[in-house]
Amino acid sequence: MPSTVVAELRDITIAFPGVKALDGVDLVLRAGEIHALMGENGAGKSTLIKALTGVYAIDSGTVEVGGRPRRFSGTADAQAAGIATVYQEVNLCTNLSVGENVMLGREVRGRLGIDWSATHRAARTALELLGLQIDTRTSLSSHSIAVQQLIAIARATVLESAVLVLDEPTSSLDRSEVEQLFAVVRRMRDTGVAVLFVTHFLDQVYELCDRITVLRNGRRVGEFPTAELPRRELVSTMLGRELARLEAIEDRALAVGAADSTVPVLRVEDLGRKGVIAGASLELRPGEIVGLAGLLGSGRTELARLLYGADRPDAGHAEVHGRPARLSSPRAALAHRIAFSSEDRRSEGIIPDLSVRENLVLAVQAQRGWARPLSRTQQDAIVERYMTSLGVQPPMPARSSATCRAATSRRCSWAAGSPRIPSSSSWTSPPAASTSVRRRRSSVRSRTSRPAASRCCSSRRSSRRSCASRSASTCCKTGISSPKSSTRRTSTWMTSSP
Ligand SMILES: Nc1ncnc2c1ncn2[C@@H]1O[C@H](COP(=O)(O)OP(=O)(O)OP(=O)(O)O)[C@@H](O)[C@H]1O
Repeated sequence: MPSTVVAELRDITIAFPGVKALDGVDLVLRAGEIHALMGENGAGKSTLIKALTGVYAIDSGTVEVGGRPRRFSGTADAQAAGIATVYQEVNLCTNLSVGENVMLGREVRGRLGIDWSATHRAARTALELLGLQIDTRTSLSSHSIAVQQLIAIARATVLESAVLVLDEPTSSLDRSEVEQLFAVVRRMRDTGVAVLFVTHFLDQVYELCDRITVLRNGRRVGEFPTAELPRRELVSTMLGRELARLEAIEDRALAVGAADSTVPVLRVEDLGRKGVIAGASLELRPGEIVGLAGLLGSGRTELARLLYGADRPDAGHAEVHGRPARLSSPRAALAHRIAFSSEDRRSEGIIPDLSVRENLVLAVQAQRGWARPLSRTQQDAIVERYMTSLGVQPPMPARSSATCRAATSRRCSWAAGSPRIPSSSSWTSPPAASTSVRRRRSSVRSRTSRPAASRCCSSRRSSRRSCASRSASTCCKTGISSPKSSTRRTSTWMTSSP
């Protein structure tokens, strides 16, 4: 028997300046089903979720929930219509207790106001129905992200939501936490809720979901029962490439992997660092992608940092192309053409007060040293190569070679191999740099020293007051966060990135 349609989006179109994020997309969510939304980066998944949850107004198309046409004016509107959302970063109140969060807006009222005992009892019941034994009087912040997500789902049951949207909920969970989340989601499904699950993990789709909608370049490619869409076909549908071509790529990779006679590009044996990671060994052959798997805290990041010399190994040895190599610093690793993309890319992978262009040429300039500045033509060639490989237009005007050269002074030199990747806090207190960088920084500072909110509202006194009074809130015009700590970074991006 076909399940009841709970929510239906038809012919949804949403455009941003210069890009049609969604172009006539359909999505149907049914009661008692877990529905996966799949697609490559930029396919339009987040935009579609935001259309469903009232974050974005749609340009055209229709949204029906419970058989009634809806035009959401905001997230509260969508929530009132029965749509609950659980994000990767939990959006509950960390300063309140578990019970208060579960029951927020649905507190049990007595003759003298809120009956807290009854409220906590109701919260406990909601949690227990999902198999969760949690003391409802403990603070939400005392629980892990995984538990907080489960609490957010319990809240959805209290709100009697008909649709539960899970947006990349498992990205920061370990395996046992994922199992616990899935058990709770299955219980929700069994009570008749329609679940929309967005993830990049194919295994999880095949483990949990009944149906899959695939998006590509803002369009719906199709809707498939999971059991009828083999994994390889799902990948080719997402990528828009023929299965045969993908298989040829896979065969080539397998052939390379099978050629055991190939000398590994990188081989480490018993590589370790006292108190951080015990000896780990691995081999990486040409053309291979090797995954490091393990639970949170098992040492994956630590091993990656040792391979790049970001932390100095104190045991084991390494070989590059069969020759002994000392990976004692990023400089040494880069000399062996080993690069590192950090887990925390925002604080370790880029330098936010430099432009996109400067960030791109930085490592090359730093390797050459300050005495051999890159010419504008060389910078252009580097930028074009990177941007083309990323499929992005190179938008940045050239900086003077002096700026680039100065940028590679102490503060940035780790990118090309100073002994340590600095902690994120060290970004905020730049050491002395050459005159051109100092001059530029002071101009950036003078443009950004006021909080973003007060800057944007400077022409309207009343708005300025209201913005400034909402510490840690969002500026009414620009949408920029106003707390002082974040202002400079955000604004610097705006002023220095063309
Ligand atoms: N606020 C925005 N302003 C301008 N363009 C946007 C905005 N949000 C999304 N886009 C663009 O719309 C397209 C779809 O983006 P969307 O974030 O929905 O994709 P996605 O499938 O969720 O990708 P990911 O898996 O990386 O989150 C992309 O080209 C993106 O650059």
